[in-house]
Order: sequence, then structure tokens, then C-alpha cells
Amino acid sequence: MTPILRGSALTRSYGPTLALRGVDVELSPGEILAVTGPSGCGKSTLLHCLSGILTPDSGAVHYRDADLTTRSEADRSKLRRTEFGVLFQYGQLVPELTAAENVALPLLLAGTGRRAAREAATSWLDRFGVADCADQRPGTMSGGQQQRCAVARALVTEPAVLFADEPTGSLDTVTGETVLTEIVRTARERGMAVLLVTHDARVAGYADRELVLLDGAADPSGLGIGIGS
Ligand SMILES: Nc1ncnc2c1ncn2[C@@H]1O[C@H](COP(=O)(O)OP(=O)(O)OP(=O)(O)O)[C@@H](O)[C@H]1O
Repeated sequence: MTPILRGSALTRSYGPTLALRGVDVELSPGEILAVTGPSGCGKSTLLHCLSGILTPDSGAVHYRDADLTTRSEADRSKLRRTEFGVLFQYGQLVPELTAAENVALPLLLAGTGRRAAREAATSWLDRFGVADCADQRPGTMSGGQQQRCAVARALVTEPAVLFADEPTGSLDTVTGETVLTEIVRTARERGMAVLLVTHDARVAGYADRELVLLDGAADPSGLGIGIGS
């Protein structure tokens, strides 16, 4: 299958720290790729480069036929709003908005009407078992409820690629499994590709493939933590 996302020979430094040193990665529609490796090996930096949050120092990131590294920040940001979903360990919901308003926000920014956005938000909250929280602000919700809203918000635009950085790191095991099962279901149903950064073998076990990083490069031993281990 033709990859939907491809990173080629990616390098990225922070001052003297070489965080990525020539990483190649491909992701096909519907595929779930776990990026694993020890703390500081460059997992988040790779996610940020592939999602256009960061520009690599060298190398290219192709989304379909477009090289993101040659696009403006405005273009990349539009792509993140429309084609990509981004999910972090702590959902980073907007504290002033209710759960439903948080989930509807990406649709409103993309030009969807209020009513349709609200309906879609309610349906995604329901899918993650937090429809009861629709009118609550994040401050009155548990961490698990907030993170389930954050997942709903990341998926509401039906992105072609979901970038998830330790998405269940703040959740208890059962809630984490519910969230991962839903992410996998969405990937399979809609052909959404998922880049899943994790240091947790159980989480990596949900992926189809694993890319193990070591000191900013693919680990030559290729020994993963999740799949078949
Ligand atoms: N903003 C930054 N400024 C300076 N150095 C950074 C910055 N972000 C990351 N680094 C460094 O780059 C390297 C890779 O960091 P990165 O966060 O990508 O690793 P990681 O594998 O995601 O780590 P973890 O599993 O601990 O989250 C590390 O040495 C880190 O200290």
C-alpha cells in the first residue's frame, strides 16, 4: 500500500543535543505504528517533525504528495486542523470550555456549522463513554474523563493520521485499554493511520508494527517491547 506519511533521513538538534540522526519512517492508511525506545531517544521529536509541529534540520516529511518541510507554518497548521489529529499524554483541554465545546472546537475552526459540530461532539463523547460530561468544564471532570474527551477531540475531524504521544500515560489500565481499543477501531473502520509514541509494552502491543529508536536513530537490533515480545 502507498504510504500516506513518510519521513526520510530526518535529523533534528536542540542546540548541542542531536535528538534525531537520520530516521526513516513510513505509515500506511489504517496502519498503527508504535514508536518506542528509552527516555530521551527522540520519540516525541520524531512525532513533532512528522506532524509539522517542528521542522527537521534536514530530511523530508511527505504527507501524500506534499513535502511538509517546504510548507509555511500556516499551511502546516491548517493540515494539523484538517488532516491530522494530535493527542498528548495530558489532553490539554481548554479549561474555560465545556467538554462538548472542546470537542466541537476543531470542527468550528474548520468551518462546520454550530449545530452539526455540537452533534458530532456529542456522538464522539458518547463513543468514549463520557456523554454525561458534555456540559461540564474540564476542572470538574476526572483525569480519565478529560483524556477521553481529548481523544474525542482528536478524532472528531476524522483525521487521516492520528499522532498520539503517550495517549494513555495518565490513565488507569482499564480506561487506557478502552481508549486504545477505540483508537484501533477507528483506525480499522476509517483507514486512519496512527503514530503511537509509547514506552509501555502493553500499549505498543496494540500496534501493527514497531519502530524502536535508540539515541535518535532506528535501533539496529530492532528488538521491540510490544509486538511478539
Ligand atoms: N525543547 C528541547 N530543548 C532541548 N533539548 C530537548 C528539547 N526537547 C527534547 N530535547 C532533548 O532531545 C532528546 C530527545 O528528546 P525527546 O523528547 O524527543 O525524547 P523521548 O524519547 O520522547 O523522551 P521521553 O520518553 O522521556 O519523553 C533528549 O535528549 C531531550 O533531552
